[in-house]
Formats: sequence, C-alpha cells, structure tokens
Amino acid sequence: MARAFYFLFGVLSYVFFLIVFLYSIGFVGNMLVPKGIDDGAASTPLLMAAIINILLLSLFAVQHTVMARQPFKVWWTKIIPHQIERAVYVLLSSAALALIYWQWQPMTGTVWSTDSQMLQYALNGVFFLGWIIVLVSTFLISHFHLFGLKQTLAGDDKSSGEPSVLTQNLFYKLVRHPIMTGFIIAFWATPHMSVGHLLFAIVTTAYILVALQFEERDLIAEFGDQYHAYKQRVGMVFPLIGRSSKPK
Ligand SMILES: C[S@@+](CC[C@H](N)C(=O)[O-])C[C@H]1O[C@@H](n2cnc3c(N)ncnc32)[C@H](O)[C@@H]1O
Repeated sequence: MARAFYFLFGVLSYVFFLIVFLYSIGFVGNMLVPKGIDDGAASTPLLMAAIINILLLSLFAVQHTVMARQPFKVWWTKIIPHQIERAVYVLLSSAALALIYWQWQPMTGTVWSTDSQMLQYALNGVFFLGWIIVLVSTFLISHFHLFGLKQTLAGDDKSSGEPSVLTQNLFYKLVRHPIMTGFIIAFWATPHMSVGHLLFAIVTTAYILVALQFEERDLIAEFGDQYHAYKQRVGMVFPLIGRSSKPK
C-alpha cells in the first residue's frame, strides 16, 4: 500500500516537473506560453524589478542547493520516507521554478537584437540544441533516478539502493556537467536579448558555477580517485576548460 502511494506521488511529481520543464523552454524562448521572460506590463521600476527577480532566483538557488546536500538528506529522511525524498526535492524545485515564471518582472530594454533572419534561425537553433543537450544528458546519467521515480519503488532498507556509477560516456566524455552546459547555452542563445533575459542568464550562470563546486565536492566524496582522474581529463562545463592540473 505504502509503495503504491510512493509511486503515485513520484508520478505526480514527475508530471509536474515535465510541465514546468516544457514551460521553461517557452518562458526563456519567449514563445508558445502565456507569459514569456519579456511578457507583461513593465510597470515595476527597473531597480525594483531587478531586486524582485534576483530574490526569486535566489529562493530557487537556496532550495535547490540546500536540499541536494547529503547532511540535509540524512536529517530529512528521518522525517519523510527515503523512497520519496528525491520526488519531494523535484516537486519543490519545480514549484520554485513555477514561482519564478509566475512572478517574474519583465525588464524589456534591448541589450542586443538582430534583424537578420539567418542569424535568428541560427540562434534559435542553438537555443533548442541547448535544451536537447539537457534532456539527453539526463538519460545518460539515469533520467528516472534523477527525477525521483525509480527511488519510489525501493524497499524499506535505505542501503539497498543500486550502487552509483560515474557516467563518462557521450557528452560526459566532453564535459563533466553537460546538463549545465545545455542550460547555459539555452539561456544565452537568443536573437533578442532583453535586460531581464540578460539578468536571468547572468544570475543563473553564476549560480550554476557556484553550485557545481558543491556538487563536485559530493562527487569526490562518492567516487574518490575515479572522480579526480575524470576531473584531470575532462573539462567542467566547456571542453578542455576547467580541468584540474594534478591529482589531489
Ligand atoms: C542535476 S544532475 C547534474 C549532473 C551534472 N552536474 C551535469 O550538469 O550534467 C545532479 C546529479 O547528478 C549526479 N552526477 C553528476 N555527475 C555525474 C556523473 N558523471 N555520473 C553520475 N552521476 C553524476 C550528481 O551526483 C547529482 O546527484
């Protein structure tokens, strides 16, 4: 009975994530959604709009980073069943993203814009390529584990999970964090960069670079020398850039 509940919760959380993920593409790309990043009346004064937007992004950053850390998970799974820990994380992360999109204050001044149709097609192509890299990379790691569905079918024994495997194939052969590479590409590639979009791209890129320091600390704790060797060989977010020079 409990297992069925965990699975149902996992499925609902996953469906919510999928809706928010698809909305993210429309929001950042200013297409096909009721409210894109540049839509809405720009009635809030610029400085106030910037403060609100940074606070919204910070809320997501704090939730996403704190809940992903091992000490938090150890404490949290004393309160909630370990089978749904990841699904709850995915649900709350998706809710934090939905809040950003809902409350985002448009800042519509133009930073760059191109009239060239060729360039517009090219930049939109790169934008979609970024999202495809994100999606494919989640499957290279383990899509349904990453989004918490697999864990809902686990037994009561916390230690009975599958052993972790360090993915090093396809995109992971080129960079250590292709999901983040895909996001960065998708956030920056646009034929029309508004002030609000630029703020979004700068803050999210900075957050990604900080969050990866925490993630890599955890990966080293988990995989030890194997990760050190991987770090020496493979760039962080872009090929060849951000490799460590010597073994620790
Ligand atoms: C949202 S994913 C992001 C993965 C990676 N940072 C990226 O950008 O492709 C975070 C989870 O992926 C796991 N992870 C990161 N790199 C991995 C790898 N090379 N193999 C397996 N799991 C990995 C982390 O332990 C963490 O649980």
